[in-house]
Amino acid sequence: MEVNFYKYQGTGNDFVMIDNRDESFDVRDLDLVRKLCDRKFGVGSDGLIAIQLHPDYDFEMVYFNADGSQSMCGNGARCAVAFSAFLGIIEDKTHFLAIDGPHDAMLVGGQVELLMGDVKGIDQKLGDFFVNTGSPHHIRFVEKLDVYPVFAEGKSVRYDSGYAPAGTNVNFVQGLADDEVFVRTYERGVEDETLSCGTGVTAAAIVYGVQHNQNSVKINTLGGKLSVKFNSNPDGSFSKIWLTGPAEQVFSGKINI
Ligand SMILES: N[C@@H](CCC[C@H](N)C(=O)O)C(=O)O
Repeated sequence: MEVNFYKYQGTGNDFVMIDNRDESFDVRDLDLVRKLCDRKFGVGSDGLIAIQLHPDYDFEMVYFNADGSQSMCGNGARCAVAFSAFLGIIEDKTHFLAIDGPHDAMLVGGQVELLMGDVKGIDQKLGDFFVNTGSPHHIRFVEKLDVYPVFAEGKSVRYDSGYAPAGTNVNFVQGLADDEVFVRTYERGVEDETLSCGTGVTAAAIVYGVQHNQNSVKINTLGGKLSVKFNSNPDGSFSKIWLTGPAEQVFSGKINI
């Protein structure tokens, strides 16, 4: 079969994007999703996003990890907003639906500002921290993150029995200043380190920001720079969480698969 696609990246987290307003792409065909994401036999990406029509929203983002599993994707959502603007579905503001609920977003000078879902709080887990930002994220603070064994340590925490059966994404965080961190992430569903993870850096920024009394944190990833700002609430929850960063179209094409 022939599939028309676009390829996007948000700080190096890369996605096959499908304009599925006509529902010609069967989102139940997980073998097809996996094949398209395969870096040797398909287009190659960390995930796949289908943009679909929804009666109550500008669009619905249907996200899959490269292995066909589903969760919320922050970088993918930023790319979905840029793609929807490219398709003419939205202008510079949008209200859309993702797997974790409704989101607002704005396109501002080449950056996409995305309102994340509220976060219930920060938990302690396996001697580190855990935050759910629409996807589950383990947060560990380390030194010398540039040479840290992210794949080996990430895989070990991801498959720890304390997170079974769903597993978790694992973020390693090094503080650079009171309001700046370097983050590397092992992603569940990709089963590898990715160059950036939007829900992961959001979780890292919240934990680090609370520790350093900041509500705005600059993020460095291997794939580029992001920023996160948030409100801390008296009950330990967090709201008005904005994730901001670039989202770019890389190429488009047709694949016979
Ligand atoms: N890359 C994403 C996170 C995608 C979901 C995650 N792998 C999971 O399964 O929990 C992001 O930018 O947030």
